[in-house]
Amino acid sequence: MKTSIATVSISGSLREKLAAIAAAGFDGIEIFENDFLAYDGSPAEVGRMIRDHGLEITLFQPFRDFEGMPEPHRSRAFDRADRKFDLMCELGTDLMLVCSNASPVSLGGIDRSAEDFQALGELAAKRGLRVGYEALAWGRHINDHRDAWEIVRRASHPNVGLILDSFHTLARRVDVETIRAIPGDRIFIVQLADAPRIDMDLLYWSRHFRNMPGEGDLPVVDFMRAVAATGYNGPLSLEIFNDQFRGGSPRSIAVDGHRSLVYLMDQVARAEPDIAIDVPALPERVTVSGVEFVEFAANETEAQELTILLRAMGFSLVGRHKNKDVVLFRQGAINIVVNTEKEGLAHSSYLVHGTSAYAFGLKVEDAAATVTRARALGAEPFEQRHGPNELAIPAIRGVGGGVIYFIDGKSELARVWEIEFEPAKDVRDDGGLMAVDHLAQSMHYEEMLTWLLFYTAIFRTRKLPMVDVIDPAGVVRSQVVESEDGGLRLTLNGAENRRTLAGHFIAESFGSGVQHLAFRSRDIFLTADRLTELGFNPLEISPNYYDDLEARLGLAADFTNRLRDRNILFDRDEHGDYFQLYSQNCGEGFFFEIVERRAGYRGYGAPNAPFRIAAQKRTLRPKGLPKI
Ligand SMILES: O=C(O)c1ccc(O)c(O)c1
Ligand SMILES: [Mg+2]
Repeated sequence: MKTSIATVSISGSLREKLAAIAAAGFDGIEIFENDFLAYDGSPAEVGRMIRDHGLEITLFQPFRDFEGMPEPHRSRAFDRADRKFDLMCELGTDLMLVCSNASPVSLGGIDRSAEDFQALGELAAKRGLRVGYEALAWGRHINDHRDAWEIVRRASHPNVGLILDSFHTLARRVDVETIRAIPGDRIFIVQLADAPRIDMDLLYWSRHFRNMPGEGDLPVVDFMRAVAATGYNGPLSLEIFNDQFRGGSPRSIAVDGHRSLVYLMDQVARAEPDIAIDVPALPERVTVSGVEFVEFAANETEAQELTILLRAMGFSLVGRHKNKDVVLFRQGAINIVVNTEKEGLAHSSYLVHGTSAYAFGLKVEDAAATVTRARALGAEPFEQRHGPNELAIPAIRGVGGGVIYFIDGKSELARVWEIEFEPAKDVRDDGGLMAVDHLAQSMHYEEMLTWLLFYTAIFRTRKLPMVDVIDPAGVVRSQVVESEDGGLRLTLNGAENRRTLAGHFIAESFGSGVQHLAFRSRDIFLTADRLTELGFNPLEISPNYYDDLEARLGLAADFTNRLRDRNILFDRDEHGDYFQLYSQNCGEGFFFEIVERRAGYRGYGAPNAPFRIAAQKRTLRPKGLPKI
């Protein structure tokens, strides 16, 4: 698989773009003419700089408004092409993209256009160059790859081929199966982009909202399966016009791009087992059966405050690490590790972010294979020195810099608690909490797609539609990533500004990460009552909320009273009921949530989020964990 990316897809100067693209592992770039024009070096220097980065120029583009022109426009178009061919020779690339004519002056006519391409092919052939024709979704006469292919076919010149771009085909909902009939060797390059499904003008949608395959809603896998069926084996080139990416981090956008191509082709290879596809073999997407543990990094004082809160939620201290300042709290299947070591990643994480849930462990079938897949998708492995009685737990770095560990039942890993921890004698309590229901991570809105792609590419998960959550200080966009059976449930919260609760957390804890942890209760009312006895101080919800709830869902007054008395929030979907109880904020906006799902409720209580956030903001304290 030969990977390529258009220079328009990422931000920075040409030099910065090249460095980021090369570091992410791409083989080539499409050079956008404007990137070259804005650079103050000669074409030969630019070509050399690109090759010095180990990259080839897969395409020079775009060449506009060429075919089907009346005179004198036609002659001028040929003169322009000739000049660009000179430039391409100096740059060192042999393929030019001609996009379908959008000019009101153009005449159309399939044979007229085919003749123009035949002549352009002749001109290109003299220099050993090739031209590819792409149908823009908003082309004046040609806006469908089937018509572009007909022109290429009639031009009947070996130096003239077709360029496919998933965006143009999918945006117009052209049947991708029509691609299967095109000979692969007549397709000169394939451009790939996804996009969120938004009903808007095609040109505006294309120029501002494209994103990496897998980040949007278009069936790019189906498009690529059809391309693979043609035998096409040339570069797969990302061409992503996106306002956010233009202002984003070149390095991280380039990494996302490479990851999106590996993931795309992995899906294509699995869906088309009979087609030989040149992709590296990697383990399948990983099924997560649950969250085995969550680990906090803290200093001693804050660890004590966290301990008080954990005990008030019914957790008991069950183990002390044999070699480290690390303790284990447990309740049901929930393991909470509190790490107060003075070295290692936990400590540096504490120094940077303060007390935080910097790591979590996921239960998978094969921990080593999980890391293999994640690495193939560009994730960074994480290894830390380990002493006697310590296991080398397979792990990777998450997007925000935290650690994701993997525990399987195949190996010693299943016995990690016995091997690494000494049992602790402690009163055993129980608040009726059974398991981790979900982890909520907060990040800047611009980073959301990076997190989304990371999780969906590595793990067998799906994304739910984005929900807007109204915070008194702005909108927070919330996106769920979950596995079919709920073994892994993540909510990603993208903050638009730092005055929202999520934005405050990111700003004050110096980075994105786990902002809240939700535990699943067997019976929320019993849990609430038991926790009150243990000294738990719930987040207080406005009485107005309960009046509305009763009216909105037609609830019985005594039921609403039971909710109100305990500060429990309630939601209902077509499957069942959902109950939520929140802790007060800890420090800079971290908090715990306790939920109960009844009769297969699928959601996350999104309708309640604005009221919960408003309550949290009323109590947001300047520093420290809550006093209970
Ligand atoms: O938006 C455009 O004009 C444009 C140009 C070249 C392309 O390859 C493309 O897909 C779009
Ligand atoms: Mg294109």
